[in-house]
Amino acid sequence: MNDKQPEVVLNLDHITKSWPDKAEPAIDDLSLTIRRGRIVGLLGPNGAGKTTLLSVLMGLTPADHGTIQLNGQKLDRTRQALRAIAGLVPQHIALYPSLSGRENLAFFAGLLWADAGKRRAMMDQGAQLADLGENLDRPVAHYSGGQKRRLNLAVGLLGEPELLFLDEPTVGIDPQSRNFILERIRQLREERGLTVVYTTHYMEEVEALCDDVAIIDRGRILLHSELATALAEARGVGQMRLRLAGPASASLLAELQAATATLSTADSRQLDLCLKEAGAPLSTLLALIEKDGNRVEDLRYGASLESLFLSLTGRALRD
Ligand SMILES: Nc1ncnc2c1ncn2[C@@H]1O[C@H](COP(=O)(O)OP(=O)(O)OP(=O)(O)O)[C@@H](O)[C@H]1O
Repeated sequence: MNDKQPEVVLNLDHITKSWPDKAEPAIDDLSLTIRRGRIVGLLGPNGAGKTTLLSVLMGLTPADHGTIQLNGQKLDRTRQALRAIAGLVPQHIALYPSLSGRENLAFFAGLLWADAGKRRAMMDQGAQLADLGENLDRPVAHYSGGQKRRLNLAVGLLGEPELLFLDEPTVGIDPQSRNFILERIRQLREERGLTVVYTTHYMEEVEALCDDVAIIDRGRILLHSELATALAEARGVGQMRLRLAGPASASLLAELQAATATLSTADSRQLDLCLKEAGAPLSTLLALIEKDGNRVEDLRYGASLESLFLSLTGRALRD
């Protein structure tokens, strides 16, 4: 890692993206910073907008609004500067099934490196990382889900990225392969100082792997903090502190009071809520706040990451 480079690698500023024929935007005025050398878990249920966000970042689809800065420099719509230093491991396996693992590595390394020596070195590194043994020379069509995922990861690393985007890289694989992938990612960060954005809907992966967590739902970031902070705050079950952009109206306070067990206010903008046992989901509270023309600036929550997610979104992570 270059110490002279800014601490914030990526700065996403008010990104919005709608797909045609969809009533709601897939990404809704989303702002997020990614710090260098961190593994950031982007945690959200199916349809939350994780893949769309990575596609916008990599320039695979344009954003409707908003800007992205890489190392303090604004990116143009092609995202060329980002693509030059980033690797994407897509959610859907992007390999040629009729080619062997080795042939896939050779094909993708050939697209990236003109120098034959470098190409060979990167292929060897990829083969080592995927750890496929004799299967390396068998067609990918015969691989298990875990073997395909491992090769998919190795291909994503062939360009020696500084920044790695992983889109649900462990979906549908056995626990052993999952551990293998998590272990490799940890190792890459240790050895190369890689910055990783890891999308998942598995809470336990975030807890096991990530330094920071950003919870995404309906295209919005509901919480972004260091994992340790999120977990430490999770200890006082059912407690939530909201900081509003503007003073809460009397009618809003009454509605929030009705929706939660207790409500106290340090000042007209800071609200401490204790949820009822069954719990009004945070999405309900946010809707009340929005309806009142107000907005949440900051949110601290006390619960496990699992119940934290439930309360933030009103839904379970797993369908
Ligand atoms: N190419 C597309 N065309 C139209 N709508 C899309 C497209 N890609 C995603 N969407 C929609 O955008 C929303 C967000 O989807 P996205 O795939 O980004 O979420 P996700 O968090 O990655 O979910 P998953 O875990 O299921 O992949 C969904 O409503 C989805 O149907």
